[in-house]
Amino acid sequence: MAPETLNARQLLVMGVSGCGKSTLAARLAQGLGASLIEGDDHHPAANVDKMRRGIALEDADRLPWLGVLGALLAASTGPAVLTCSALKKSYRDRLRAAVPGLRIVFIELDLEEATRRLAARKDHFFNPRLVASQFMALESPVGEEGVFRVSAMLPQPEQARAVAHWLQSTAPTGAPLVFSPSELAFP
Ligand SMILES: Nc1ncnc2c1ncn2[C@@H]1O[C@H](COP(=O)(O)OP(=O)(O)OP(=O)(O)O)[C@@H](O)[C@H]1O
Ligand SMILES: O=C(O)[C@H](O)[C@@H](O)[C@H](O)[C@H](O)CO
Repeated sequence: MAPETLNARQLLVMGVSGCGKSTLAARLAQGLGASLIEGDDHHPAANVDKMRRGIALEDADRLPWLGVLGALLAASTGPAVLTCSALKKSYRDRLRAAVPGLRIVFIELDLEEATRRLAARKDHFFNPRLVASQFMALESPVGEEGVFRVSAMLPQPEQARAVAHWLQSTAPTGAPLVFSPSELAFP
């Protein structure tokens, strides 16, 4: 996709549970002067309850949630960063339908490190028993248009700088740059 057709205002940060979506998205939102939409905050209570009990979500659980997230992102008046697992291509396509040309940052993590991180995380509804199901559901977005992959193993400031560089280097020409990342904003 040519930079011109990429969305300059909204950004999705995706990946399996524990990859670091919330951490990186918060930093990006701060550095970009964007609002943060935390996907987990919009799961219906029934989804949270399932995940707490160690029952993996299915398409029927996720589709209404994706609808809400797409609508929120599309309605954002200024720049916005959304966190959402967006594990399958059909889920991402739903978000793209709401926000054409959506830019996507994919944080790539392997099962071993995900298992370690989730076991270490104590105050979260996501049941660590579900970690393998996340990888079973995951369809890598690498190769899809508007996608930037970043390793989950990079220190978080380096991740943010890499994303900022990607945003800058693919900024639409001639269009007002709503995301105006600068190295200074990502110390
Ligand atoms: N770049 C990083 N390097 C090492 N650890 C990290 C990094 N980013 C996040 N973490 C740690 O990994 C754990 C998961 O991070 P975080 O909650 O941001 O992931 P998440 O993808 O938002 O997870 P979930 O979707 O389950 O809420 C946290 O303990 C966090 O401190
Ligand atoms: O699609 C899913 O299975 C869910 O969105 C999960 O990924 C969790 O909500 C999230 O990661 C919180 O731990």
